[in-house]
Amino acid sequence: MADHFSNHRNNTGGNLAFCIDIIGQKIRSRGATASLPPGPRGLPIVGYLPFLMFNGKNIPLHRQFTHLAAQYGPIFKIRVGSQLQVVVSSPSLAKQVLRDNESIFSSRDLPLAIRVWTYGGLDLSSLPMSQDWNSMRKVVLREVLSNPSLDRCYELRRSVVVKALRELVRSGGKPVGVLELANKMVANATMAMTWGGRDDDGDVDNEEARRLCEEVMALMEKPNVSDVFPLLARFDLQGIGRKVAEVAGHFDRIITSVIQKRFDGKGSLIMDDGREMKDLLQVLLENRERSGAGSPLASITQFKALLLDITPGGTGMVATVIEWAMTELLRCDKAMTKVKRELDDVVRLEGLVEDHHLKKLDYLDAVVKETFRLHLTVIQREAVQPCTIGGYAIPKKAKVMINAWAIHRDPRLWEEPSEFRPERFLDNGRPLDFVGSSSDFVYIPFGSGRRMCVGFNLATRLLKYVLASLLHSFDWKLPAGEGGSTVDVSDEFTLIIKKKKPLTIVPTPRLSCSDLHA
Ligand code: HEM
Repeated sequence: MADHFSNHRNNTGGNLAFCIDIIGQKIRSRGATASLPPGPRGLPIVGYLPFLMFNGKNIPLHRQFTHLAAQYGPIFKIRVGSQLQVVVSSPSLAKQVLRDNESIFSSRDLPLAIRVWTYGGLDLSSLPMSQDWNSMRKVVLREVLSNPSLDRCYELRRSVVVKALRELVRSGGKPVGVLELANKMVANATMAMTWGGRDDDGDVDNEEARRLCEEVMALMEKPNVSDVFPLLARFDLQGIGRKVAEVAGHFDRIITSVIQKRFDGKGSLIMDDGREMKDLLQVLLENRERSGAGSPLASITQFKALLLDITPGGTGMVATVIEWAMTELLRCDKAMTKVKRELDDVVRLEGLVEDHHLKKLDYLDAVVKETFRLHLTVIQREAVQPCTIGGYAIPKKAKVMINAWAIHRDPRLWEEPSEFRPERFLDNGRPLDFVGSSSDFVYIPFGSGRRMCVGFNLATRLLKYVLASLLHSFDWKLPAGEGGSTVDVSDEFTLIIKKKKPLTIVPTPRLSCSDLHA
């Protein structure tokens, strides 16, 4: 079976299109002054906004961008309110943005809701590239979210996941909303790892913290007029900034009290079976203490902003991908059978999935990668100075969007791109990892370069652990009357690409081990 990579290289039509694209870029770059990329005309003041919002067919943004790219080419511009947006949809242009000019596209446009939530844009994702950003990123990558650190807090996430599995057993085969379940498992596991809190006996009211995170995510997903007309931001016409500030105030009280308890020596490390487990907060605090006053984390507000990158961070994204993976597996019997057979071989029916099994689950890994390929989103950067991309001028402050969704479904790059075929990640002489540059920017689920996602390690480990646990512990069926091919796959664009209609399925326990029936 041809893999996507050799397909990418052998596809003559695709290569021809790329050559034409590159020759075009070269010719344009010889011109004296580069012009702005082509693009549809909009209306005065509002630009192209009404066409994006009220197109009569409710087409989500990533799909509209893909249609526009078919018309105007792999780089086009649109004006949305007072903002110039440039959308790129080819690996070579993604490389120019994410790698060749990474110091120019090193910033992100900050929507009002995110600015308010992150103490004015102090978290890693919002900060411009700077010495402080660099030091914090290193701490997060090398210490907080490194593999050894995630190993040390395994028991914390395990206890949450096992508890949720037991609750599902007790629920006696009632239909379950997968996104809701995954959100709860992922958010509780992330909070447990971050500050050791547990639903029942922890230092923190995790239920309340989770509710607040969901509330703020819902506010962030709302289109906000302040973001397309920054001059209007101070009036906060829809009241989104005010509502986020309220939720942020409650959440701030929770994390301030967690941190204060640690400073006071209370609520410290979790001891279990005589073993010491370090949660991620403890790792951060130890680093802060070691680095002293010179550390960017010396400021308590900065410290709290960094915590927000982890909890809630990308937890919503992880849960959404779990829902997509379940959806695809229910639509594809062959893949479902294969993934379950692998789980039976590696984990065996006597026990639950454990962290150490994950490395041996190659097919599950391919299922996750294929789900990322099909259902991921748009990567957003901002130009901090003018530059040229693909031979076109990109002005300072232009918002550049890389339509990863379109690249991941480009028929010139992927064989039968709309098909869910995890095998494409296995039949490959050179398996793709999650780092965009190693795939020539054909596959970029976590972005690339110095601003690539710092949470990819946590995200992939947690995602695989929760998904494998759900698949191994239960058989999942659609409610009576629904067949696999009828599962709805329509999507919508919010901050991420979500399933439009939530997936509801019925679990039947398949393991008899005591862990599940305790
Ligand atoms: C399925 C899960 C996830 C996906 C698909 C994802 C994807 C991404 C993408 C595409 C970017 C932008 C990269 C770029 O601009 O090149 C990003 C940035 C980021 N992600 Fe994730 N992410 C996920 C989970 C997480 C988690 C769990 C965390 C936290 C623990 C996290 C923390 C961050 C941070 C802090 C940044 C900004 C990094 C910087 O600018 O230096 N993400 N993520």
